[in-house]
Amino acid sequence: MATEVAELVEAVVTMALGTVGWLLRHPATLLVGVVAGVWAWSWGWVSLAITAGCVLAGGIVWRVLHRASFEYRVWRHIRAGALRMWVYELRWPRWARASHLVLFDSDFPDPMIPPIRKVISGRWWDEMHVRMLPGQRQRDYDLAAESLANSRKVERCSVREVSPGVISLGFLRRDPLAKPVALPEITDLNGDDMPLDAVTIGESEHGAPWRVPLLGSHLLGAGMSGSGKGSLLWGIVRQVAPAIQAGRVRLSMIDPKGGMEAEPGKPLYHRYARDDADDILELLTSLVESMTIRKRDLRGVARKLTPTAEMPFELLIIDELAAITKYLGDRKKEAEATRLLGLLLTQGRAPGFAVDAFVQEPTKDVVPMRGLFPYRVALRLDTASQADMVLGEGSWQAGAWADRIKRSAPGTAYVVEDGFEPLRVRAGYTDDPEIIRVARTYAAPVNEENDEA
Ligand SMILES: Nc1ncnc2c1ncn2[C@@H]1O[C@H](COP(=O)(O)OP(=O)(O)OP(=O)(O)O)[C@@H](O)[C@H]1O
Repeated sequence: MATEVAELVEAVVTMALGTVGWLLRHPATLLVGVVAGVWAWSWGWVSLAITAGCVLAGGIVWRVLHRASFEYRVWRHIRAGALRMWVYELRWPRWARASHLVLFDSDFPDPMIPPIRKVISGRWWDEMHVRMLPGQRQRDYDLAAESLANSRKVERCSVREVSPGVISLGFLRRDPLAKPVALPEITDLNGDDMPLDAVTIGESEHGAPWRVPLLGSHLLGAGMSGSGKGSLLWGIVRQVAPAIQAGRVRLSMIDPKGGMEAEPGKPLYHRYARDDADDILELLTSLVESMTIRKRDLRGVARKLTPTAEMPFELLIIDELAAITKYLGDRKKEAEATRLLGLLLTQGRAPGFAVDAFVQEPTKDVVPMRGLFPYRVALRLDTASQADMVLGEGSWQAGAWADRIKRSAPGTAYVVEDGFEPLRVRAGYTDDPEIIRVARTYAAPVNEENDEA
């Protein structure tokens, strides 16, 4: 009898402590409960029901009149609280166990589950912050990302260390990139004034603009046929078009597919080569010679170029890098083209020479100079290892699932920026009529040296 009473007391105390703990972890719920209780006690249940009804009606009117401010000020907090209570706290122990994030220690009777610190809910993503357990590393969570996404039944789970020992697990609830994204506006700044450090060519999976670096960088875009490399290429060209017209950017284009891709933009080019190996070599040689002269002119004057019409930013775009490094048809010419490209990549950034190149197959024999491109974009690829080849070792594991990009979502890609976790992005699509319009509107100043242009 005494044992039964003791067990009953223990169960009641455990439940009471559990309830108090839960209420302390949910201060907003506690506050609402206390206020409602005091209100009902002081003025009665009818008064409480009428007031609650008025608050609800006010909320509905607010949402109808100004959805964005209602979402920002009210709804996301309610959603975060509800998701925390009914989804994350209930299911996290099971997900953590299934993803091998639970620790078993013989000193403790229960397994240790990484505790939830907070839940934030945005328009597209939920973020759950958890404290890592002793001995855990971010890598453990990177490895678990795929299975956590499956457990939460979402397409993406991102992993980020937000402060020492605290991991943010991002779950993509709604995908802003599911439909083609709008083509960004061309800047209305004058071509003489527009910044050239970076250009916006699409959107990120967080609904923010996707900006790619330009001046002072080189870009490598890799993707299978039909993955949307053209939308990156034209997205960049279209955004710098006003500066091309002003002569502050000189665009050199190599389209080894015989002009299939690049021909409609011809009025924009200062130098242009199609599939002829000698033309390609001549273009690369001319660029390297200009770079040598530019370096001499800038020596002792400036360490970095500020582009002007007199000293423009030279942008070289190569539509298919493999055609130059591997399929030029002559070993000697391929070696020479690769050497010239290497010079531009290693020495071009400070004097204002950038190379933006696109390739279908990112293997080392096709792109021996992969590491010389500071900004790399992985569009739809064949295998997980190709995503690592483009973005760096471990990128696939960290969430750059380029081999899973759907065929039906061309222009979607992964990038790794400033050492952060991989970011999914999608470029806007520039169709042929828009390319022709841009080429007519922003034609480059006439280039007498170039008979092709
Ligand atoms: N960003 C985008 N948004 C929506 N649709 C796109 C986008 N990019 C490309 N597409 C569609 O996908 C098709 C193929 O794209 P694109 O020609 O750019 O691929 P690619 O990678 O350059 O292929 P290839 O290497 O064969 O030239 C386009 O004709 C267009 O219909």
